[in-house]
Amino acid sequence: MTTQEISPGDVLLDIQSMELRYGAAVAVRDISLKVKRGQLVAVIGNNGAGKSSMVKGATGLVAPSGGKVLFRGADTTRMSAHAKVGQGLVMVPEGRLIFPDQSVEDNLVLGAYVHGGLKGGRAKQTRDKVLELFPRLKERLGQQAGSMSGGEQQMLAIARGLMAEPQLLIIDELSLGLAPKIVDQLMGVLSALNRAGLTILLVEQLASYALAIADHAYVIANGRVAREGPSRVLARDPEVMEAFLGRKKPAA
Ligand SMILES: Nc1ncnc2c1ncn2[C@@H]1O[C@H](COP(=O)(O)OP(=O)(O)OP(=O)(O)O)[C@@H](O)[C@H]1O
Repeated sequence: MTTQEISPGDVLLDIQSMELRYGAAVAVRDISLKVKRGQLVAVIGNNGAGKSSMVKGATGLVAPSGGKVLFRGADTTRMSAHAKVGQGLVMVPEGRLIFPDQSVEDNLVLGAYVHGGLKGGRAKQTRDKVLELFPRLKERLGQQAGSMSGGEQQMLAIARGLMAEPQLLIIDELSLGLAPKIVDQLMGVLSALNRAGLTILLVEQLASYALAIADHAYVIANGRVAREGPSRVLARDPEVMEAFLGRKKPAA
């Protein structure tokens, strides 16, 4: 599913001093962040901290007003979102944005559009691998996507992202509107995908879930990086815990 042309440890995504504005409003003030091949990196932070805006700047949906976005070593700051998908930078957006009136199968085909849909044998192979990961979707290929549960729709959004054969999969707010049990299941899927070699950037408000599966994490506040480090360390940082995990002291 992922191509192996880059050696382990290479930096896939390198955001350098990003600034992003909506008119006069500054959403991202100064964010620098790296994701190395093979990592699962979490970005946590409260509502309005600038996480989604950073992702939009990284994926080309909104042009940053300052700084650089390097992907696989090349400056992609001004590259379109579509071109970036072709390079392997794929996003599962906040709110999933699946096509509710289309079938599960059609939603998957749309994920492969960047490689010419399912016409090629390679895309069919990718589809089979993706459906192995999500047997629930395999059983529902003909079902209207909008009639599935929230958890199933999130599975479909991830599966559709995988159809584009990402080098890096960015997932914005996986947990949005989902019950804790479903969030747990989906986090398990992401962890398994990462162990199988997929590089993931997980942007998540539910910090404890994200820190539990990530190698490395960034805490965003007011459009800046407030903290950065190994997830294990951040999960025990009293300030991070108090601000995001609702606890006053590190767990014993
Ligand atoms: N299209 C927009 N136009 C103007 N301001 C925006 C726009 N989108 C976001 N903002 C503002 O930018 C700031 C950062 O928002 P952003 O959505 O990036 O934060 P976030 O950390 O992802 O929060 P959430 O988890 O609630 O989405 C907020 O103050 C928000 O109101």
